Amino acid sequence: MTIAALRALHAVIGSAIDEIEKVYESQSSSTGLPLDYPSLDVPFYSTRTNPPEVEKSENLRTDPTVFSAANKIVAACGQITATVHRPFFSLVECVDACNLIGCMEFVEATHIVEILREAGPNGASMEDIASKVTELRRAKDPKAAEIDPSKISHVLRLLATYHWVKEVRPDVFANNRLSSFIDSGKSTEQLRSSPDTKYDESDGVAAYLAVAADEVMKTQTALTPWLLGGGPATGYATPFNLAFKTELKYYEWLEQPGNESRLLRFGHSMNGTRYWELAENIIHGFAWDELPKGSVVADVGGGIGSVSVLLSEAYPHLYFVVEDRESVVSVAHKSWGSKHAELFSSSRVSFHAQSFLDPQQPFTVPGVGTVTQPDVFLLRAVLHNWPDKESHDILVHLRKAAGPHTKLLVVDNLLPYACLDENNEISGEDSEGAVRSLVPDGSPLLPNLGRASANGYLLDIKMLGVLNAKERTYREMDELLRSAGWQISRVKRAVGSLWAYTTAEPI
Ligand SMILES: C[S@@+](CC[C@H](N)C(=O)[O-])C[C@H]1O[C@@H](n2cnc3c(N)ncnc32)[C@H](O)[C@@H]1O
Repeated sequence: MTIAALRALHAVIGSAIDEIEKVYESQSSSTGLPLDYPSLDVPFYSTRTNPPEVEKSENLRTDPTVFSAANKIVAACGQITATVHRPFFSLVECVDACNLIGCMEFVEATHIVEILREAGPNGASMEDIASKVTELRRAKDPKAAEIDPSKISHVLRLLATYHWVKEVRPDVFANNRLSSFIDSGKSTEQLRSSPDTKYDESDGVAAYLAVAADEVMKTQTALTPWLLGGGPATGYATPFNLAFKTELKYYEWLEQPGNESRLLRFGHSMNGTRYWELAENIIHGFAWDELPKGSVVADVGGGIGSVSVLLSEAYPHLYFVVEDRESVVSVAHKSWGSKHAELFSSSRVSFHAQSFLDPQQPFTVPGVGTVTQPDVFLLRAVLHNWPDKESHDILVHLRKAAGPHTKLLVVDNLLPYACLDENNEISGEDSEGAVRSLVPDGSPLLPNLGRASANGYLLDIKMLGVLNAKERTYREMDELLRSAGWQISRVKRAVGSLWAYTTAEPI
């Protein structure tokens, strides 16, 4: 009954739009601001000061009701498209996506978004874009070749077809909402005078695009040969190693001479990944307020402490010790400048060099003393970087250092199956771990919300390609934790994404 299914999907879209409209209407009347859902045609530059109604309309997109409704629309449209689009056209869109990636890479590398921002809503002609691109490129390399304006136009037209930019008149292009998202915020004057600092102080989205179009795309050309060759049996630990013919781990390779700009770019791209998940979700992802005053949280692989700083501001009764590699913790405090000085001077956030691949060593927190058994081990976006064996080793080290009351909080995606999971054993009291489905019974949507959840599954295969690692299903996470002496007691899922807060306790 395909027509009935199409109508059911269409109804999902209609009622999701109703839900979004209600939130915007009620917020309009309570704030007195004229709020509307942000338009695809209108750029939103986060680096600018925007009128209050624009900021509020933007922020409302992450309101849980709006976010969930938007996901239903994306899932339903993806499913309708898969149903009605000619299979060959769907195939072409999928397997010819490299053309799209190539065009996105070109637009980022030539700073066309920044050029179009300065051109304003009327846009810029292909000739004007081409001459500005040449001008910017020649500031760095006087011999840089000119680019044929009509080629630029063809590149932008494909992107306009995918709503990534707008063709306002034939061969004249302007930014829209999506292209403005990859704006670095730099003026073309800054890009001309200091071309290597494009990503500095940006939100990292442009850098994320560039890494994906370079290292990640090249890595995935080796995915199939690597898998067919038996994975590590090929003599290469990862598809990345096979593609780049190196034995170095990705992070080590980035540190090699010749890769300086890639290393810098990668660091910025990690900032961009905060759009995967709302970092603030972690504030409610665990019962932090139930921990006794003076409890110590070890933020394992915590980088420069972004999450610890966030949590310590929300929970002043806790101490956070950020553990990472020597090279990271030695610059961590400095990288905050004068920000959060009180947190560091009071030792509510401190740093400790510790490899998570080695046994955990006790550490000293001024005002608390020597800590051998922290109250919480926090592992955010760490296990998804490691294959099962190393993940097991990391968890065993933490288990050995755990006291009977120590809790482990793992923050990673938990991937649902793409079908109903009838075998959804619940391990904790209010576990949202192995969900039967992300959609209500009777919904025509794919149980994992299909296209709306694609992000998590794409990240999973990216982890496979670059690191032979993965995002895990609930069962995979459960099995991994048990193998290291931990038992899941609670899972809380983030609204609108597949990120989850998995609490475990020593078995
Ligand atoms: C994806 S980042 C996550 C950072 C942080 N937890 C967050 O959520 O923002 C992974 C972190 O693992 C750290 N790391 C990698 N190898 C490590 C090791 N052997 N010991 C400790 N930390 C390590 C990296 O330096 C990096 O900070």
